[in-house]
Amino acid sequence: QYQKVSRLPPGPVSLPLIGNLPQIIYYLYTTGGVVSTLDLFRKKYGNVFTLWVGPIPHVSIADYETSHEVFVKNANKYAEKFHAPVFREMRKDIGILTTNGDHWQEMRRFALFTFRNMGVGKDLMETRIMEELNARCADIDKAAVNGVTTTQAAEFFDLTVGSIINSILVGKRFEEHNKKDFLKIKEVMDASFETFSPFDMTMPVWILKNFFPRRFKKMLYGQESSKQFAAKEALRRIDDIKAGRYVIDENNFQDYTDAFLYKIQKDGEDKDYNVESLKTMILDLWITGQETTTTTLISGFNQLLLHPEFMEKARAELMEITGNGSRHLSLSDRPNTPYLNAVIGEIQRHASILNVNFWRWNNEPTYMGGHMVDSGALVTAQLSALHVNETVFEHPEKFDPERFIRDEKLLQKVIPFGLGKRACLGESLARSELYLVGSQTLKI
Ligand code: HEM
Repeated sequence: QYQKVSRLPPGPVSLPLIGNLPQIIYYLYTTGGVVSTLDLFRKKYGNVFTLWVGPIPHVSIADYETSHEVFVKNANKYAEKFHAPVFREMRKDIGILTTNGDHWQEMRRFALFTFRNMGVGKDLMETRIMEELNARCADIDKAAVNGVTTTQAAEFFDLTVGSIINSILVGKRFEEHNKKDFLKIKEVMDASFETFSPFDMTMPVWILKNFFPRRFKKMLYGQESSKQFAAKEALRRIDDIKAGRYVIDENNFQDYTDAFLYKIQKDGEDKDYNVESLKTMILDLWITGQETTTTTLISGFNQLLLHPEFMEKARAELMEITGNGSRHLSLSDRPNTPYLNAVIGEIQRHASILNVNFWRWNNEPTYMGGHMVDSGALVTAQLSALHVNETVFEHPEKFDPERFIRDEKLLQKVIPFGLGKRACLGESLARSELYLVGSQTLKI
C-alpha cells in the first residue's frame, strides 16, 4: 500500500482493501455533506488529492488550470469513464451514459449532429423554447381568477423543461390533458433511482445476483419500466410507420426519434442503430436533460428570492435591452446582458448540482498538477470542490453574482458542464433553457 501511495497525489493515510472509507464516512458525518468533505480534503492536501474508495484510488482535481491541462489538452486519454458493474450489466453497454468505446462515440456523435440540425443553441431551438414558455404561461393565465393566479415554481420548471426535452426527443409536449404521462415517467424514474445505493454501485454483479436476487430484480425492473415509459411515443411511431400511418420526412426531421428511425430505414439495423439503442438513448437523454436543468432553475429561483437586490438589477438590464419588455429576450442578446450572465453563472456555481463528478480511467502513469498519478487510478475534475475553492472564488459560500462583474475572466472558471471528451452533451441546450426560461421568470 505504501508503494502504491507513493505513486499518487497526497491524501489521508489509507489501509489495504478498505482504503479511506473510515475517514470518508467520518467526515461525511461530521461536516454534513459530500462537498464539505471534499473541500476539507482539498484544504488539507492541495488541489489534487487522492482518496482510496476501497481498493481503488480516486484522484480529484479541484482547480481549473490542472483540470484544463488534463481533460482538455490531453482529452483523448480521458474519454473512458468508470461505470458501476451493475449499470453495465443492466444496460448491456448500450446508450451514451454508461458506455465507452465505439458505441459511445457513435451515439454521442449522432446525438450532437441531430441536435445541431434541429437548431439546438440557435434560432430554431429558441423558437421551440419560447413556444413552450408561452404555452405554459397561457395555461397559468387561464387558471387565473380575477387576474390573480397561483402556481408552484417547482412544477412550472419541471413541466417546462420536461416538455422541451420530450418534444426534442419524441415530438410531444406536455399539456394539461397529458400531464399525467409526464408525472408517470418521473415517478417511475425516481422510483428506479431510489432502488440504487452506494452498496449496489460497488458490488460485483455476481454477488448481487446470487445473494440479493430480489433487490437485483427490482433494480432491473425499475430500469426496464423507465425505458419503456420514456420511449413509449417512439414505439408508437414505429407501429405507425409499419402501418403506413406515419412517413418520416427526410428533409425535415421532427425530432431525435425521426432522425434515428430514418437512419435505420436507410442503412438497416446494426449493432449501434436498433430499437433497443433508440429506447436506451431516449432514457439516457431524459435522465441527463431533465433533473439537471430543473434543479438549476429551482435553485436559481430560490437564490433570487433570497437576494432581491440582484434580481432587481438583472431585471433592470432585461427591461433596458428588451425595450421595457416589448420583445422577448433572444439568445443573440447574450453578449449584451453581462449582469444576467453573471447571475446565471453564480447560480450554477452555487448550486453545484453534481456533488461527485463521473470518474475516468487513467491508463498510463501521468503527471497532474506536479504529482505523479499511476495507471489504474480513477481521475476526475471535481466540479463541486472546484466551485467552492476559496483560492479561485473569494468567500465561495456567499451568493454574489457581482464577483463576475468585478473580474470578467472569472466566469470562465465556472465549469458546471465539465470538460473534455465526456463533457455535457446538452450544454448548449441547457444554456439556452437557463437563459430564456430564467429571463422569462425574471420578467414575471
Ligand atoms: C443545467 C443543466 C445541466 C448540467 C449542469 C449538466 C452537467 C453535466 C455534467 C457535469 C456532465 C458530466 C461531465 C463530465 O463527465 O465531466 C454531464 C454529462 C452529460 N450530460 Fe449534462 N448537464 C445539464 C443538462 C443536460 C441536458 C439538457 C442534456 C441533454 C439533453 C444533457 C446530456 C448529458 C449527457 C448525455 C451526458 C453524458 C455525456 C457523455 O458521457 O459523453 N445534460 N452533464
